[in-house]
Amino acid sequence: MAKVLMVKGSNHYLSSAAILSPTTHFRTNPISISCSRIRFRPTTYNSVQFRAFSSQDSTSSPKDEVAARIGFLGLGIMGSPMALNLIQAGCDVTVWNRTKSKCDPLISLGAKYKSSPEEVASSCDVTFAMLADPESAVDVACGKQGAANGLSSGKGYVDVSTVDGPTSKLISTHIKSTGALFLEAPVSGSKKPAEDGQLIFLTAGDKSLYETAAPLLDIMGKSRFYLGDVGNGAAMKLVVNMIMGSMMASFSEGLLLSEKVGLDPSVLVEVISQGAISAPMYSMKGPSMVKSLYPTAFPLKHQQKDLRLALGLAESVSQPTPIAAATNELYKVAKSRGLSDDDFSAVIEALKVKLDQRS
Ligand SMILES: NC(=O)C1=CN([C@@H]2O[C@H](COP(=O)(O)OP(=O)(O)OC[C@H]3O[C@@H](n4cnc5c(N)ncnc54)[C@H](OP(=O)(O)O)[C@@H]3O)[C@@H](O)[C@H]2O)C=CC1
Ligand SMILES: O=CC(=O)O
Repeated sequence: MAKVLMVKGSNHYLSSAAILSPTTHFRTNPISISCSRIRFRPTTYNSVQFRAFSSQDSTSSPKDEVAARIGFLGLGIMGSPMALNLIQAGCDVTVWNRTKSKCDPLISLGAKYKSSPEEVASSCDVTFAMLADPESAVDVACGKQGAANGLSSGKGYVDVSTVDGPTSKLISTHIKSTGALFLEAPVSGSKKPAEDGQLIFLTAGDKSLYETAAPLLDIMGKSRFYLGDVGNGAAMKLVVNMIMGSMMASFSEGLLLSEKVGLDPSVLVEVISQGAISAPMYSMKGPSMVKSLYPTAFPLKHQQKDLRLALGLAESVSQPTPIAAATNELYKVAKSRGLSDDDFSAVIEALKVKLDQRS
């Protein structure tokens, strides 16, 4: 079915024709439902104990309403602005982070604080988790004082971390054994899209939780895909980031080669921006890469983690991915040179021949 949609651009709304699959949803305005108006009310529909709706929803019955309580676990580069957007939209947000000091700015803006994932989950209707990697995602969801201990029927857990499918399925099984619902929802889009509420959610799992959480996803993002069974969201995210990591490595080679043959790499960035291989990533990162500056938006260690997980995914279905394999080695070299916490564009440093390596 072809539909003309209003798709949100980075600074303005673009009118765009799109083929709308039944599982793809674009946000139709910046905050289509104000969070202060989101309520959860008991319902027996599909064993979900609550559903989100706007006070403008004609079917709402105020006497049954209770304010939605949203938990947020993991306040790093991505989690902090995502939680901030929920707070600024008027949501009742409770936060937790391993390093407590990262909670303080959000607490000063009205967030509540609990001292463990378990306490957050037990005091909230829907809890989001944005954690570094598979190990931390499992620990926060399933470990001692993990969120699962505070979950029960009627609650939901939405993991927006980038992990692999088997990890997501493990977390899902654990969460669902409590009676709660589970949605994996990794995001495409980096620090700035997180700040601007422009993320793309790649979701899979309990459809009723997807529908319940949709108004919240729409506050943090510009579009959302529902991809079916748990594991599909993780797989989509890993494929996207596998491509992104290789693109960045190839771009790095081009910048250095252009310079070696006497061209101005800044001009290369400009030439690329006008042609068919143009990508926002090159225009955004190129100018700072030329100056050997790598302000962190997407940490290099996370890009290498995603390549490693994507290679595991490819291995599981015997799909050759030689370019991703070579790219992964390059990011490993960059990590070994102490660049883990720099932006992933610092992978270019792994291609620079150091003076002491010349014969
Ligand atoms: N940055 C980006 O551009 C994007 C990142 N992602 C993905 O989102 C996730 C988060 O990324 P980002 O915010 O950049 O990462 P950060 O490294 O900034 O934040 C990681 C978060 O995980 C927490 N954490 C790490 N280890 C543990 C642990 N063992 N137990 C409990 N908490 C832990 C950190 O806590 P503490 O503060 O205590 O260290 C922090 O809250 C990753 O999976 C990443 O791949 C997805 C899209 C874009
Ligand atoms: O995972 C990183 C991103 O930019 O997306």
